[in-house]
Amino acid sequence: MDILTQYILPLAFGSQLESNNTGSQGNGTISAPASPPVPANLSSLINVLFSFSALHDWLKIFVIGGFFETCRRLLFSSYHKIIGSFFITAHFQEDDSSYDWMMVWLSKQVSWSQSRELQISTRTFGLNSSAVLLPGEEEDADSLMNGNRKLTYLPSVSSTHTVWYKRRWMSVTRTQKDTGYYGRSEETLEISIMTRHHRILNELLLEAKKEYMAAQEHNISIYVSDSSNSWRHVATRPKRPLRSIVLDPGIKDILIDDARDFLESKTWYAARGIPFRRGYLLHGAPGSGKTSIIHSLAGELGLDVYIISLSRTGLDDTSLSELTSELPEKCIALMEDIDAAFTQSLNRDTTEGSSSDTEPPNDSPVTPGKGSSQPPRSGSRVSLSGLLNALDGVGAQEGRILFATTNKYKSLDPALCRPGRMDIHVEFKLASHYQARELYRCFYLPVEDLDAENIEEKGNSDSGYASSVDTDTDDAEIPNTVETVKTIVTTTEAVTFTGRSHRDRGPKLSRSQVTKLANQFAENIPERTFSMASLQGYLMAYKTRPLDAVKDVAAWVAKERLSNANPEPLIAT
Ligand SMILES: Nc1ncnc2c1ncn2[C@@H]1O[C@H](COP(=O)(O)OP(=O)(O)OP(=O)(O)O)[C@@H](O)[C@H]1O
Repeated sequence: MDILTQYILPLAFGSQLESNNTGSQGNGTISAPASPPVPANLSSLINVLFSFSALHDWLKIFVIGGFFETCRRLLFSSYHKIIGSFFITAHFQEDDSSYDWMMVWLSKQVSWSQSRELQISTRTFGLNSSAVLLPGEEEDADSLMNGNRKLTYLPSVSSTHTVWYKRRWMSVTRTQKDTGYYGRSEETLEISIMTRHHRILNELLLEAKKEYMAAQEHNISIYVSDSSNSWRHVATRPKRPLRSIVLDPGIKDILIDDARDFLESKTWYAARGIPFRRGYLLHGAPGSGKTSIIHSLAGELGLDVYIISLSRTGLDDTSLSELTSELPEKCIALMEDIDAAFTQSLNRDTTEGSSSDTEPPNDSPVTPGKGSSQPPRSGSRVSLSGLLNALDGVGAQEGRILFATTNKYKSLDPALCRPGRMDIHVEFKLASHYQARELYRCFYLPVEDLDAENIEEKGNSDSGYASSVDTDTDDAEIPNTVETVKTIVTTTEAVTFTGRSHRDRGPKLSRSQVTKLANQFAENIPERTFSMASLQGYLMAYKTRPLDAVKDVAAWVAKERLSNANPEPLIAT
């Protein structure tokens, strides 16, 4: 109070008091201007504040304040510790698969439908459909509502929700924070279960994982590396049946048997000290099924696909090696167009070496590792030695299967192709008669198989047109002449066209009719001239017209040959 009256009040009102005093002296009196009181008061205030007795008071305030603050903190931390000792808390990061498992599990909990605050989302968390549909949505099978993206309930962000799990209280908190990277935000999920045993948490995790895997049974997951060099789930694709890929006899067997054998041989490799890795190099003509067979094998082996794009901006040797070391233990790592990373131009049709590169090294479809002495030209931030190290350096992941594809087999460095890096080399050639025939049979299923396929399709989403390739030889007479084709065409033309889907609208053909037409189609396709992709493109134009597909194929072949012989000049823009 003394300080207030003596120093602070004069400091605040000093000038006013001073002027009042001056005014009260009356008119006509000349007085010398009063000396300003503020500096005097201020300096005395500072003196008092820093005098010994004041410091003593300050000290007391600090000690007492500090004591209470420490008590408060101790109280809170022990409260949190005591409460925390009854809970187990698990954190899930958005870029980790376990986050997807938990989110799908959470979306399946019916308690959300009763919640008063929730997020409505069309996110699928790597599954092709939402885990839980909004009530009523599933009944709308034929309506416009039945789009690919279904609505589902999720716990809302930045608020805590409670769920009961096995009679245990559980709190769920979703938070979103800015990564500071191109405005991207990242989510974390925190689950606290009221239990003192990890058993409950483990049960929850396994349940979520199992449910997710069951929903994933008919799909494969595709991952790519993002700009921050971590693996990110980008797509889920339905498994493609292996039988829908038509290759020359034996090739599929070699690939699938070898890959299966590898996956089961971990101890064999460990006992011999051989790195547990396998590499396959698929090379040959564009559109011959290299990518498709990898997709199909991934489904067959139940592995996810991790795409390593060597020409991705920002990828260098260090980040490539980091990426490969972060691959999961069992997966397919896919490097498409492996030659492109080491050529100056990404254009596959550069004249240099293009003709010889697509030529096979020898006639065998499966050949030992062999490369040219032509050194790779650097046009990428990934160097050849960086790639070699990433493939089998000390940091390279064990258990992975590497698939690399190229259209320029001969331009690859021998070091890249050597066994240990690329153990099996498979050549994919242009379509043979056999492949053309089987492709036709894939397209036009005999009436006996259509019913089976319709049933299968209801439970399983097939990626392609094909679901069955019957390789059994048919005893029916095989037509050889154009005249015979005409007969088939005219005899089956009377068949009625019914149904809604293109398969239903097509004429109903018996197995022997399909075989005859397939043979005739194949005979009109010159051996090793067209890619399977181009044959598929041709047949796509005749989805419901198998007879016309055979009738018109000779004309199509002639036209294609002509346009291949006289390619249209590129118009510079
Ligand atoms: N052997 C095949 N059997 C069935 N379909 C095939 C076959 N080859 C190619 N196709 C079809 O052609 C299309 C392209 O095939 P894919 O991408 O697998 O060829 P690719 O050899 O990987 O071509 P690229 O070298 O240009 O990448 C796909 O839609 C696929 O269905």
